Amino acid sequence: MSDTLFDKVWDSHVVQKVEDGPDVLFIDRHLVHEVTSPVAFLGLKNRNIKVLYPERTFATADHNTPTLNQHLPVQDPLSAKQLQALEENAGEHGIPYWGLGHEKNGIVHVIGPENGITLPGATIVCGDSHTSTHGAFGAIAFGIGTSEVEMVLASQCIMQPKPKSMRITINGQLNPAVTPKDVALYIISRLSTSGATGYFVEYAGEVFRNMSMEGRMTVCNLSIEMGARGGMIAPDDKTFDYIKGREFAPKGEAWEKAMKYWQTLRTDENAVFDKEIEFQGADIEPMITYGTNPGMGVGISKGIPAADDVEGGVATYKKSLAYMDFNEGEDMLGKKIDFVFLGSCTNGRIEDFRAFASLVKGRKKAEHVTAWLVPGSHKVEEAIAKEGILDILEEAGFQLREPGCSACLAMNDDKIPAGKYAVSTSNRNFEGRQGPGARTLLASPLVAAAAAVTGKVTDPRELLQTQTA
Ligand SMILES: CC(C)[C@H](C(=O)O)[C@@H](O)C(=O)O
Ligand code: SF4
Repeated sequence: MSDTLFDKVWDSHVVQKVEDGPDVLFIDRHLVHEVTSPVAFLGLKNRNIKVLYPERTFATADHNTPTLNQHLPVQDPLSAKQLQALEENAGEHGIPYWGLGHEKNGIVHVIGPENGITLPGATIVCGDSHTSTHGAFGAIAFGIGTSEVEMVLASQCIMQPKPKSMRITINGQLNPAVTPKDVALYIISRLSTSGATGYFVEYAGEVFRNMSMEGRMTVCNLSIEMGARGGMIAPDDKTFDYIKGREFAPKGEAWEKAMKYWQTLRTDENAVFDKEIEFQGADIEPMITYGTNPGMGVGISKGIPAADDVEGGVATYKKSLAYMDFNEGEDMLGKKIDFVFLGSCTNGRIEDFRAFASLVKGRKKAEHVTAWLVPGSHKVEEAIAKEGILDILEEAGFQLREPGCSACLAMNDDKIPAGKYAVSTSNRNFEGRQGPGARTLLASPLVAAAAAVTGKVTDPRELLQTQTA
């Protein structure tokens, strides 16, 4: 019998099958943050239940933490309360807690892989939609709601109907200025934000095989933005090299045993998917969004499509452009921007900072641009300094902030002012996402860097061609 990678991992975690109902799945790893956990812990308290496997549970503070002066008490009373609740709950149940200032602190989807918590063939959940990120390692990882967080804390299991399967294959070569973010934004622009609803996606083909682990995380992270339950990529030597030696990864004999299993984690040749989609790597340009959902993206050299040329309602489309103060048919290139945000669980890893630095090196930040560069974790922050990237950034007039979700959802003070335009490496451009009235243009770290030094939407291919040595 031929199985998909997804089938193999899913089937090996089914504890019980409910006839015509959801499967009961065992969960290997549960990640917890301050926003979606307080009510779940309260539920346990009310029922006098302890966390079943605290050693499979990891807690971090990220969503509403400040990105300046983290050594000082958090000013916002609601944020301070949520952070305190998480610390107390973790303490009471014996869960590792990586709060503000802790060396392992960072965005939940950045610290999982970084510390060897995210492993191939594992089931991973978190009360957070971008849990799909961890699928980059060949794990089944998906976001859950707060009542499910409570269920997993109490039982280490979850009830889930098995999703349908989709494979997205991209072969060929990418232009050097086309990054994993562009690949993901391209797929979403082609499939729409609901194109993968009800499916779990496997990404296959040369383009993903050639991607670094960081790049694969970016792609899997964005799976959720086309409606998918999650996305995954078969583990290979790159995956194993990335994991080896990390703190929570298996060691010695356990490593050898795990490797034997992990090497079986790939889709069998004759396995059948419910849906197959194919694109060509050479067709993908650096991307940018012009509207208020991540599917409203175009190749950066293209204009804003006419309402009649897009699927979906004309009225919603026009409303979206009105929010952005853009018009049908306008070029994206040359549009003036005010803010740049480099960070988030989509593009807040070391490779993203390397890419940004490679373009701003020897150039200067445009004077009217405010740039918030926010590492995804303390480990990323450390690597930025150690690799000399910090010097490049500072030389070009940028300042580095402290880790957290920051302007990705603006739950802290990092809010883009109303009416301003931000080129952002995050994952959502919804109305008000980065602050009330803020206008978001989603893009890659290279496009963000090009905008940061020119002050307008600029094709990074142009600047890379004229790069000073
Ligand atoms: C706060 C949390 C529930 C939310 C999510 O689930 O995605 C957040 O991380 C986001 O990106 O919007
Ligand atoms: S960085 Fe953004 S998308 Fe990721 S978990 Fe935080 S708020 Fe959600």
